[in-house]
Amino acid sequence: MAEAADPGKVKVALCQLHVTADKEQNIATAKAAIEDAAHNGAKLVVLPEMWNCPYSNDSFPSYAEDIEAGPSPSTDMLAAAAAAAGVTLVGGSVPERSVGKLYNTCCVFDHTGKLLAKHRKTHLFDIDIPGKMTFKESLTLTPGEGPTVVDTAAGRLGVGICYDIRFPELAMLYAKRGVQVLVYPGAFNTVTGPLHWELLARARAVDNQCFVITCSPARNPDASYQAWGHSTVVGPFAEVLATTEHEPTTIYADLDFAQVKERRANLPLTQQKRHDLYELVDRSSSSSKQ
Ligand SMILES: O=C([O-])CC(=O)C(=O)O
Repeated sequence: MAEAADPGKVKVALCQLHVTADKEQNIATAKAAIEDAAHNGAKLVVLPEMWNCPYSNDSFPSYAEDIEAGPSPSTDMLAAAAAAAGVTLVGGSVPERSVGKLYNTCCVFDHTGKLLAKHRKTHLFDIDIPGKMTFKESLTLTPGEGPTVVDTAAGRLGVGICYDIRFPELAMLYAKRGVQVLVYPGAFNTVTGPLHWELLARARAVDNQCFVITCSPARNPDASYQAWGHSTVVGPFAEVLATTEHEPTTIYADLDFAQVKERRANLPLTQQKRHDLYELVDRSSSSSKQ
């Protein structure tokens, strides 16, 4: 893959949305947040995981949309909002129905509203911490089949969804393909979030010397799943550039892409790897548009 273009400086907005059981209201909330972010000068806008429905296996099937065949009110709104606002939009994720299966899917749009890529959550969130947090996405969802690298006006993005951030190999594979920004719409929870959320974002940043963006829904006290919130932007030296607590808000950061080059030059880890001792094997085909 050719080297990624340098987009200079890009203002990013992370919309930590209040998600309810009312899909229409969620769509209206997201639309308003995108407009607001663009109004405040953002050129890259990121939404959270499962922003159009409650995070629960009971909800995924009934809120799911067929993104390709339609009707898809959620992603149609995203395309229109990206075009109206003139922004690159990483549209968080929504439950996607496709050929009888359900996926947790993130759509990326350009500033004209064109769908550039679709990432389906590759590692499903199946965990069991007895008495604290048990969730099994695989009861309803199917994992995606590949990584997603997408060239946008706001840099080369590598997309993961939430639990995907726990797998360093995926991020390494993205870095190997020249990704400048790892973007993870996510919804950690009040059990795993406090210790792991920022740690994982900073770890992926320090390993791969790139920006890492994690965007969560706000915590809704009425929801069965209590999202951690704390949407965060991390720079290529693992520094936190912007973060927040768990209330609905939009946070902003200026991504200076020269920093990615600079940090990779300061610490030339890629050239210093001991390929005689170990190797990352990429078994996926090139960037996927599933
Ligand atoms: O929701 C997810 O996919 C991931 C999550 O909360 C965790 O890993 O703790």
